[in-house]
Amino acid sequence: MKQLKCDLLVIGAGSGGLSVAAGAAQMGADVVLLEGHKMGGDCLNYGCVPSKSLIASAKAAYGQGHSAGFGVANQLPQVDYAAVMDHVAEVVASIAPMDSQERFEGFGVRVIREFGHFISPTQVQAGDAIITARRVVIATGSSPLVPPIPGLNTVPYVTNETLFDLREKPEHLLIIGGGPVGMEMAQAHVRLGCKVTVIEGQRALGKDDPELARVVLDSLRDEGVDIAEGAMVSKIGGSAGAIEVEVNTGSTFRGSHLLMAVGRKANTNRLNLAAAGVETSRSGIQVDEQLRSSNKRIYAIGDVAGGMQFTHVAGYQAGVIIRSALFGLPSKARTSHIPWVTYTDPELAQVGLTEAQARDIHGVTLEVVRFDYHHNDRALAERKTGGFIKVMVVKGRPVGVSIVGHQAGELIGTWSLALANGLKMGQIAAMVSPYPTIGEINKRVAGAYFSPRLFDSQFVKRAVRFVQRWIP
Ligand SMILES: Cc1cc2nc3c(=O)[nH]c(=O)nc-3n(C[C@H](O)[C@H](O)[C@H](O)COP(=O)(O)OP(=O)(O)OC[C@H]3O[C@@H](n4cnc5c(N)ncnc54)[C@H](O)[C@@H]3O)c2cc1C
Ligand SMILES: NC(=O)c1ccc[n+]([C@@H]2O[C@H](COP(=O)([O-])OP(=O)(O)OC[C@H]3O[C@@H](n4cnc5c(N)ncnc54)[C@H](O)[C@@H]3O)[C@@H](O)[C@H]2O)c1
Repeated sequence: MKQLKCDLLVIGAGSGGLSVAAGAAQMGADVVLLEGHKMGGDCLNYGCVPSKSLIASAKAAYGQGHSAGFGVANQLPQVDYAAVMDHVAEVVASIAPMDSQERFEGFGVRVIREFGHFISPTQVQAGDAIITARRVVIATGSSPLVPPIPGLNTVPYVTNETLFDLREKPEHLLIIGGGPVGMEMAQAHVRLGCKVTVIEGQRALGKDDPELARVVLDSLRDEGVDIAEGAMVSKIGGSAGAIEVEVNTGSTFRGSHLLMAVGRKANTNRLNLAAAGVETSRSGIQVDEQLRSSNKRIYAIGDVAGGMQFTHVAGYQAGVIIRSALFGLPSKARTSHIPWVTYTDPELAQVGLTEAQARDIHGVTLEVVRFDYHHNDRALAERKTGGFIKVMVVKGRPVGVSIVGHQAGELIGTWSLALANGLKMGQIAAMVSPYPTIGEINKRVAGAYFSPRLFDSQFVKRAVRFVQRWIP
């Protein structure tokens, strides 16, 4: 056995692990990084990158079929599904060098391509190496949850790990789960010419404000996605190409292919966490506000820590623990300014509290201001007028923002900045947005907060009349 010593051992080379390893090594720490499978983890290989690339193909196809409103005749898109998947693979390959072993070795990181497991509270074995580290970061991510639904093991199905390997277009894709994976892939596939049925046990896009989720669901239904809500799957049967999904309401859905998108399970099984005294809960490794596990020398970040499961969260958490693990400074992870976006068309974006959460916490002190896309000139020019922004304001400061509409994901960044820094609505209103941009929506909603205060105020009117009498 090889014995290695280091300052920081990072387990998992996905969004979280790579960010920690790159930052720590470039700041002078001696870092070992373990990866048992593909460098780049889920986001690059099976998640964000392939899904957004597929969505881009679907958008191109949809554009061809919906250009008449712009004076350009509609065309029936000729979709070559295998070529679409080639595009997806090309995009993944073009980003892969950023996450490669060579690049990280260039930063001075020792990369070991093995799965690691704890053999003591400070030691991890990976292949023929035993690594003793001052601090360990577990960033092993999550895997698709495949629940033990009766009959599921008798039919072929795909998850996010195998969907992008398909070469033949599914004739009728059944998707179990109406979360972000299910809804993004449903719209992409209906636009690529598949028949799509989403089977959701509760409410589709259930983690988002229902008023905004409804706009997305209506849009998907208009495009032809069949969405069954309150339909918990109880049994699966049939055979390859003719799959049958039974739900608790008694209905049966039939399709040619099946995508399981019912959530994630934390990757803890290979780690032998008991040897390190690291405790877990149902959602993953238990961590405190500083992202330390029950063994204070071991941190957990990203999906394996069971909180918000997004690439930018893993990256943000990496920054939090670098401060604490490298400099010994206290550093807490916050969630109030973390945005998330579902990349359907229209997009759905949220940061901070939803209206219902804000009402629960702030009661009558809450003010909700709104602005509709159809008042935005650029949205009119682009024929993207569906959607709105809602800002939850308490004592002049935003505490949450929900946006549904064109480029909602681009708009939400401003509000993450506002929440991260405790900005006031006046500071958003002071921004000058170039005309005509979708981004003006952010300024206009801040304006909507102040207009009644300015235009409906008898005090302001009296003040103006008084001043006008006296100025030359
Ligand atoms: C279809 C889909 C689409 C998504 N789209 C988005 C999106 O648009 N935006 C967004 O922000 N998020 C998105 N996500 C979520 C995002 O992919 C994850 O939140 C992110 O990848 C988590 O990063 P991570 O570092 O925690 O884990 P991962 O990126 O999964 O990396 C973990 C790595 O650890 C390795 N590993 C596991 N166990 C061990 C071990 N014992 N030893 C060594 N290595 C190990 C794994 O092989 C893996 O490479 C999407 C997810 C899915 C499934
Ligand atoms: N745009 C993005 O940032 C993005 C995109 C995709 C995924 N993700 C991340 O990946 C995570 C996982 O996404 P997901 O969509 O797989 O999970 P999810 O937990 O968000 O949604 C799964 C859905 O499946 C339903 N479900 C569970 N069991 C069922 C059953 N037996 N029958 C019918 N429905 C059932 C649940 O009610 C839930 O609505 C997300 O929470 C998110 O963090 C992010």
